[in-house]
Amino acid sequence: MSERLAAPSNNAATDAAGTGGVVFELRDVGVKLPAGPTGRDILRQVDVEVHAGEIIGIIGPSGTGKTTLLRILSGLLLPTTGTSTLGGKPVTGPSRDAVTVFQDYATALLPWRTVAKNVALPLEGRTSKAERKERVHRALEIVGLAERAGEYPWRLSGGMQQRVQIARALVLEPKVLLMDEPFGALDAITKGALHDQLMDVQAQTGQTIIFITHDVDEAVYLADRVMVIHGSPGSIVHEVTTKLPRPRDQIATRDLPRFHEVRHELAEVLRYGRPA
Ligand SMILES: Nc1ncnc2c1ncn2[C@@H]1O[C@H](COP(=O)(O)OP(=O)(O)OP(=O)(O)O)[C@@H](O)[C@H]1O
Repeated sequence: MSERLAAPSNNAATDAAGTGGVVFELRDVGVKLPAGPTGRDILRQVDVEVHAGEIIGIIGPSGTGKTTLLRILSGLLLPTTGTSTLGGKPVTGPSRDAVTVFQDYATALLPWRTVAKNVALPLEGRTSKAERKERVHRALEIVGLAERAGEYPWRLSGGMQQRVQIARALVLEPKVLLMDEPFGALDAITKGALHDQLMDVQAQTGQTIIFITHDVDEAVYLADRVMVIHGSPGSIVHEVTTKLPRPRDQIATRDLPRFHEVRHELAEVLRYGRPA
């Protein structure tokens, strides 16, 4: 079963992020790049509503504007038209409430700093040393790397390095984790392990997670809702609520008829730009 986007909420101004209310609300967002009269329309009429604690997957063909949408959500880019709010407040720039994890963990981590010092980086100058130590330890525990705190990132596997990057985002205790193809560079087994770890993190922290992927199976396995961006300019042409039970299981969940149904529906939309 599929459904269109939820109707606009009229209580976004009072629903704070993290209370089960609306976290992100994009209304009629359009983006032209580069900014100015020579710009090209990249996104058009994008309406998105994300609720606290949801895991949202974004998929779509290459160049349709997925990263651009994530940049709008992170506040790194402002919409040309329309509005974007986080926790009911207009997004005017990057915020510690919505932190991005990138695909390229190797260049995201500083090789001359230990794992703990990499994770501590966003807190430097902002907290006492004692608080920093405590928060870094907690973030590393959540991703299962507390015992590797004193090592250098280049001595860890790719999957572990990506977990360090996730810990560095978690240390800020953001309301939303934005992830741009976070597992794209990893092998299938490491990817599967990280999927489950990410869902454990989400179950522990209640965080809202919005991720981009090119992998339909990954989107269905992880997400509560999957949005498809298509076209040029890109817009959200379809949305599916996965309705798969949690906790998910790499074998049992992927064997469910519902998993296959959702995957089929998304594959059709990716091919035709709409359900066949
Ligand atoms: N700063 C910019 N100036 C001009 N055009 C840009 C800029 N950033 C992105 N674009 C264009 O916007 C379009 C969408 O790019 P975006 O990276 O958002 O797509 P995507 O769906 O994430 O692609 P992919 O799946 O290949 O990563 C592309 O055509 C790209 O060339």
